[in-house]
Amino acid sequence: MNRLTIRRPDDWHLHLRDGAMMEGVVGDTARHFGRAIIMPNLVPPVVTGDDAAAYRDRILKALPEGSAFQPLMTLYLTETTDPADVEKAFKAGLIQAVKLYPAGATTNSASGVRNFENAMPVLEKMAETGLNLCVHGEVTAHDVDIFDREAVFIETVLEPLRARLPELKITMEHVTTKDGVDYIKGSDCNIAGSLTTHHLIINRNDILVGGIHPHYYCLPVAKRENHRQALVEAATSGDSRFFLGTDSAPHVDPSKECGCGCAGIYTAPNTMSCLAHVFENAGALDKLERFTSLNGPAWYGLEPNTDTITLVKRDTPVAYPPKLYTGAGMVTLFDPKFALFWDVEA
Ligand SMILES: NC(=O)N[C@@H](CC(=O)O)C(=O)O
Ligand SMILES: [Zn+2]
Ligand SMILES: [Zn+2]
Repeated sequence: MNRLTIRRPDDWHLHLRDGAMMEGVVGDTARHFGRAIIMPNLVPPVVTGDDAAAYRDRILKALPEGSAFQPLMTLYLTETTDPADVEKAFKAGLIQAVKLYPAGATTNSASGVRNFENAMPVLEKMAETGLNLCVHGEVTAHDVDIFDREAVFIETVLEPLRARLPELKITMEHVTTKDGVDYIKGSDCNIAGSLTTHHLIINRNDILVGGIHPHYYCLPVAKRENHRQALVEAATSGDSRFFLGTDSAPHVDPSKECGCGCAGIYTAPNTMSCLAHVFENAGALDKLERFTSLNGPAWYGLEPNTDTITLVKRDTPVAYPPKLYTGAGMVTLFDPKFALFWDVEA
């Protein structure tokens, strides 16, 4: 097969940042994707309904002329978030989810939750109203190894929370482990998982072998190869509980290539090319549309996009510029380390 037309995809986990960076990157997502769940981890974070409305307006203003791209907004959960404000924003159709960052777990998560008891009133309100909780699922305790933090989160935070609030709908974002995949598969309702493009392609060797490779560093950190294989199996299985959330997370090169490099990988421009390659290799091109365009909207209670995109397999590799020049600085594009022949037809 060398041509594939699918419903226009959506991205269920995206970092657009703000200001000059946002203006530089938003077009890369809007080119291929109909909608995206926009992460609220700005500095300062998007905490209130008013913050989300203002941020959404800035994104819409930065879109290329004629773009129909829709940003789906989220609120950053803090220990002082007001349940009434969250409910109001949800009922007004302004937000699609609330995002839980354990404090200190990842980029710009300092305002996140330390004591879950303090977040319970908001979580109870969300369970009652059917508003989705998106989670960065890693514990932060110093004595828990970074490669175990997702599995320990499932056991010590996620499972107790779900036992306490079974009605709460939870998206486990950027699942990186077989433990995460198995946990979702073994649950009968109210939990789904998003998978990133890069975690379907890299394992921890890509970060650490032959020198330290900061452009493959993200959180949750890529794990062993058997975990990557479990993620590919989940993505290509057609199971409706798994869908694309690229976690495309641009940082300027000086923030990545330094003594304490930021976590985050920029994948927006070549995600669809990478995914077509991964799905073709798995003999599952026929499942790509479910993963990128159908499972996500079904989980979030939305209709799939009505228009389509066409992927074409070229005879020669598609050349993506290795770096994007934004007003904020240079951003390095994810390099899958294999040639990409699949292209999105303009
Ligand atoms: N994924 C990352 O490594 N980084 C994200 C934050 C996040 O999604 O955890 C970022 O904002 O840069
Ligand atoms: Zn995260
Ligand atoms: Zn993210």
